[in-house]
Amino acid sequence: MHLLPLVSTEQIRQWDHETIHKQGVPSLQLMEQAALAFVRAFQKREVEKKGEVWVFAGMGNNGGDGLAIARLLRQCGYRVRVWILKIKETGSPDFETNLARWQRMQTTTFIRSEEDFPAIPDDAVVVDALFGTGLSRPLDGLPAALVQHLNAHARRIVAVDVPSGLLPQQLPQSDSVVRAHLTITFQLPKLCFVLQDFAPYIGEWEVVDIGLSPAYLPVILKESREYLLTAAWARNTYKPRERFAHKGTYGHALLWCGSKGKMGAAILCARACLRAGVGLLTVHAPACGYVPLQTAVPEAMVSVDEQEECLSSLPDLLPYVAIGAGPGIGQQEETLHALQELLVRATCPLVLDADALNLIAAHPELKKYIPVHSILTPHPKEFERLLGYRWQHEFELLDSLRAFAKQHQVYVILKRAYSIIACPGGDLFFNTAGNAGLAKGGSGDVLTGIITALLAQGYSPKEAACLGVYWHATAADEAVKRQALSTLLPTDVVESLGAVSWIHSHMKYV
Ligand SMILES: NC(=O)C1=CN([C@@H]2O[C@H](COP(=O)(O)OP(=O)(O)OC[C@H]3O[C@@H](n4cnc5c(N)ncnc54)[C@H](OP(=O)(O)O)[C@@H]3O)[C@@H](O)[C@H]2O)[C@@H](O)CC1
Ligand SMILES: [K+]
Repeated sequence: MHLLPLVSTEQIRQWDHETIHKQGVPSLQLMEQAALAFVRAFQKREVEKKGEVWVFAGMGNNGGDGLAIARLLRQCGYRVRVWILKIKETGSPDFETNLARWQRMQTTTFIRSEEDFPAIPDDAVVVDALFGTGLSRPLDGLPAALVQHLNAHARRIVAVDVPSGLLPQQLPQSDSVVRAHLTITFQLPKLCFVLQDFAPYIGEWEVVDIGLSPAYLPVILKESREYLLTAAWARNTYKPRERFAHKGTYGHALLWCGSKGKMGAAILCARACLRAGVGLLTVHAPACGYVPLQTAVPEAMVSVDEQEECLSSLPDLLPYVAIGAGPGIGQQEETLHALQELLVRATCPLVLDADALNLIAAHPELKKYIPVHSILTPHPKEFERLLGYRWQHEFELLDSLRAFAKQHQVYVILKRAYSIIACPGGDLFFNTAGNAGLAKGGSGDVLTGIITALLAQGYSPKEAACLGVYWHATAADEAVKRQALSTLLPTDVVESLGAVSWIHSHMKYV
């Protein structure tokens, strides 16, 4: 297990309610725990205490959190000022209690109109505690104007739980949502945190445990259809090498890739496949690839195509338990026919990438031949070609991914920052590991090699797709410790596959 569900605000409010009413934890105590967890995370990030911390609080429980945070930060030695957006006579009970506690230590300033908006010093860190998950409609009037004021003048904003004005189930309306630099959120990440349309508002984000009752977590897990991949999950899923293993234990994979001028893709893919643990590897490549492959990847066997420059045929498919196809193949007519034959004849799930996907997109009649539970690894443009239309926003993208995976009974990996894996049953897995160094030609070839290797070793297609994405991304994070983002090469990612920290507990023989 150890997957993190990505929740809706409704789910988290329900969990909050269960903890208070069924487990008997007073709401005020929960607020104190939330504030403490926030402050611990804040202290690690905002070490500098030169400037003041300006807390802007609403009058609901998010504002109550803000006041408790203000008090705890003051006790930690920060210089703190509090501003309260006064839009009603009395706030929530826990807000009022925390207001009284704060006012015993220091005064507050109330904002009743735009004239009360303060000029924010450059070195102040703003804590945004105006509205949290209780927001029921987009902001307007004075609250919206205050949000715009903060966005325009605050140099650094740290949001409590969610940026104020954000409705996590709706696309953000740009001018009345806080644009946080950091969001410290409670208990579980919200689905919108992994969606690109929300990124400018959420900034970096961190989840803190506020002590909601673990007894309710299974209910959340059961309801969820969206999950975040984690190191704990990867560690649990990874199968350690067995002491009495031999090369046959870990499968024989076939990579069907390369063409003149693109043999590098085949080489990267093959190297990644071997590093990711396959027992035996054969690369079927055009004749021009024979010498480069034998030289650059001596561990792999090479099956030579009849054509000199592009793929036009298949080897006997019987020996192979997993097949990766597409990197560097080009879109020649001969290759198209051979691809169709591959789709029809393969008896195991395929990993389909790059020009294999482009050929299928250009010849949609091929879709029906894709073996069930194959793994498709399009980047957004390739997925758009496969779909035949462009999604308007992220929620539509999620729907499209789910629908495509279900219709064709395949796994779709949408490759991007925060890659998404869509499963035929409707589940979505999100990966937030990795870095912009992966934005370079060859990265996708490496991913195809890793996933093919995992399939060959007996991982299920779902495990192979998710673990492959996570391993690729964390290897890039490892590799970038010795490189700059701009200098990172896919080769470095391959070389770092064995260095990722989550794998290390499994490095020894069992
Ligand atoms: N979940 C957890 O586990 C825990 C959650 N905690 C915290 O509680 C937060 C949720 O608190 P919450 O429910 O009190 O709601 P919150 O976001 O403060 O706002 C409500 C206020 O806003 C108002 N309002 C609404 N829409 C509006 C609009 N468009 N324009 C103007 N006003 C609007 C609304 O007024 P109403 O509409 O009801 O008249 C009400 O006064 C959560 O994010 C987290 O920080 C922790 O303390 C402990 C554990
Ligand atoms: K907030």
